[in-house]
Amino acid sequence: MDDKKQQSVPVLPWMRHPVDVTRCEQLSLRRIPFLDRRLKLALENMEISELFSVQVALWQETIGPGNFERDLCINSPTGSGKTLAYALPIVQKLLPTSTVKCLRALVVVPTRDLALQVKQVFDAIALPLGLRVGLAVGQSSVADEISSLIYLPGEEEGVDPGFLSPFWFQSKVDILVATPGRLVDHVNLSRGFTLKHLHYLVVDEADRLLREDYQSWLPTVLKSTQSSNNDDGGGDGGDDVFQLGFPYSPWSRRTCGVERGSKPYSRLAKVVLSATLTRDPGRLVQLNLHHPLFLNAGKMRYRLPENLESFKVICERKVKPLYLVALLKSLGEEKCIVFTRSVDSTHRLCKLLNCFGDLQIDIKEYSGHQHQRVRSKTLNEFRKGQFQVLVSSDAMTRGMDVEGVRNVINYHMPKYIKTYVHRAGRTARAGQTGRCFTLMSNDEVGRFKKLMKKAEASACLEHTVPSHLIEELHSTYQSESKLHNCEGFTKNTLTLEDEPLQKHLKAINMNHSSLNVHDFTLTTFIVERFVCTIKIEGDNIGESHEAQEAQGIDQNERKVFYGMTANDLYR
Ligand SMILES: Nc1ncnc2c1ncn2[C@@H]1O[C@H](COP(=O)(O)OP(=O)(O)OP(=O)(O)O)[C@@H](O)[C@H]1O
Repeated sequence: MDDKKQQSVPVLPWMRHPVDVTRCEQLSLRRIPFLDRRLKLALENMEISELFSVQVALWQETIGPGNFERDLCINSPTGSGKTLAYALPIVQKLLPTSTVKCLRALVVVPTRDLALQVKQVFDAIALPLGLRVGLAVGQSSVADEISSLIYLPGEEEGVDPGFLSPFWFQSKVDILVATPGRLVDHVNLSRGFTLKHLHYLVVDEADRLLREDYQSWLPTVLKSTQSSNNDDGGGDGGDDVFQLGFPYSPWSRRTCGVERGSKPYSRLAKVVLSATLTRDPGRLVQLNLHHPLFLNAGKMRYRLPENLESFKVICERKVKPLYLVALLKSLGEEKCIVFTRSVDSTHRLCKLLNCFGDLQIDIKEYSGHQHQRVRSKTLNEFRKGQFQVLVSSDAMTRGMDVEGVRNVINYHMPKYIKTYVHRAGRTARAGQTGRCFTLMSNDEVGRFKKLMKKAEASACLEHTVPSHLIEELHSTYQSESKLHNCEGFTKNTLTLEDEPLQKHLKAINMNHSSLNVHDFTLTTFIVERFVCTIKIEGDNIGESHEAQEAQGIDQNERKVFYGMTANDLYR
C-alpha cells in the first residue's frame, strides 16, 4: 500500500505518529544504561553481545526515560528480536524480588510451541537471577499444571507456613507464559491461581490473539487482574491470603514503573507486539491501553526482514509438484519450510513428496491436525537438523524460530500480505540471509505483484527452474505410469486389492475399497503411481480429459468417487 492510501485508512490518533524503531542504533551491552550486571552476564552466556534496534527502543521506554509510563504497542519485522525486547526489561524490573513469590508477569501467545520457545528465552535470562518461569499451555492436566505453578496448602516451602498455613496459596513462579485457552481454565477453575499481583501483561502475536475469541480470554484476564491493592492488601475475592483478611501482605504491590512523585499509581503495564500489528480500533480497544505509545519499524505497515530475497517461480498448475521437487533438489541440503494453504494440503503434499524416491530429502509434516506431542517432536527434530524439509500449514508457524532455515517456499500463494510476512519471516531472522520462493501460475502473477506492493521490500525476481530438471522428472513418472496403465482397463470399475495401496489412499483420505470410475486417465504422477498396484477395470485407458468430456463424461463425478479430483492433487 503506498503512503497516500495508507494515510486514508482510519487509524487511531496515537498510531498516526509512531516512534520509528529503525532509528535506534544497535547497542553493545556495555552501552545499555542501567543493565543489571547479572542480566548482562546471562546475555553474554547466550552469545548476545549487542541489542537489536527494537530491543534498544523498548529498553528506553521501560527502563530508560520512558519508565513504562505508557502501554507499548510494537510493530516490528519477524526475526527482529521482539521476544528479548520485552523479556529483558520485564526481568530487570522484577529483579528486586519481594520475600514472597507471586505471579507478576504474564505473557500470552497463541500456540503451545511458541509458548515453549518464549519460556526458553525467559529461562535463559531469568533463572540465573533467581526468577522462576512457568508454563500454562495444556500439555498436562489442569491439576498437574497448577501444581507446577502454585504451592498448595500444606506443601512445603514458601513463606512462613506456620503463620499462614493451611489457608494460603503461593505462586511458584514470577513469570508465566500461557496460551489463552489454558490460561482461562486456570483463572476459572484453579483454586489459588490469581492474576491480582500482575504488574506486566504481554500480548505477543497480538493481531492473531485479538482476532480470535479463545474463550473470551482477554476480558477474563483483564477482569481478574483488577487488583484492589490501593487498599493495602484487602483482596477482591479469590483464594489467596488477601481474601482471608490478613492485616498486611508480604506480596508486592503493583506500582510498576508508573509511580508519579511519591504517589504510587497502580496500573497493569501492557506490551502488545506483532510483525503485523492490527490497526483496527475495534480490536485494540479491547486491550484497554493506557496512554499507548506506538513503536513501528520504518514507515510502512508491513516490512520484510532486511536480508530476505523474494522470488516468484512461475509454472503450469499441473506440473507444480514437479517444480517443487526440482526446486527442493536444487536447494540441496539447506533447511527449508514449504507452506501450503491448509492442513489437508499439507498432509497430501507431504505424502506426495515422499513418493519421490529419488528426491533423497527427508520431509516431514507439521500441522494443527497432528497431536501436540507429534508436532513438538517434529519441531525438535527439525531444529536439530534431523531432516531438511518441513511441510507446514499456516496456523502453527507464527513466531516459530528455527535456526538455519535458509529457504521458505510458498507452494500455495498466500492470500494476504500478513500471511506472506509471517511465512517468509521463518527465514532471514536476526540479520541472517534467507530466500522466499512463491510458486504460481501465470494467471496468479498479477495478484502476487499486488500483494508484494503492500510490503516495503517489494522487489521480487523470477527464479527459473531449469527445464531439463522438469523434463527428467516428467519422463520418469510418465514412463512408469504408462507401463502400469497397460494392465487390463476394461470396465468402469476399479478394485483396490493391494493392501499397502489401500493404506496409502486412506492416508490421503481416499477411503474406498473399490471405485467406480468413468475417467481414469490419470494425469498426475501420484495417481499414476497408484495405478501400478491397482487392478484396473475400465475402458477409458489413455483417453485425455478432453476426450472424456467429448464423450459426455462428467469430470465432476470423480469428486464423488475419490473425495477429490485429480486436480486437487495439483493444488
Ligand atoms: N540481540 C540479539 N543478538 C543476537 N541474536 C538475537 C538478539 N536478539 C534476538 N536474537 C535472536 O533472533 C532470533 C529472532 O528473535 P525472536 O524470535 O524474538 O524474533 P521476533 O521478532 O519475535 O520474530 P517473530 O515476529 O517471527 O516472532 C532468535 O533466534 C533470537 O535468539
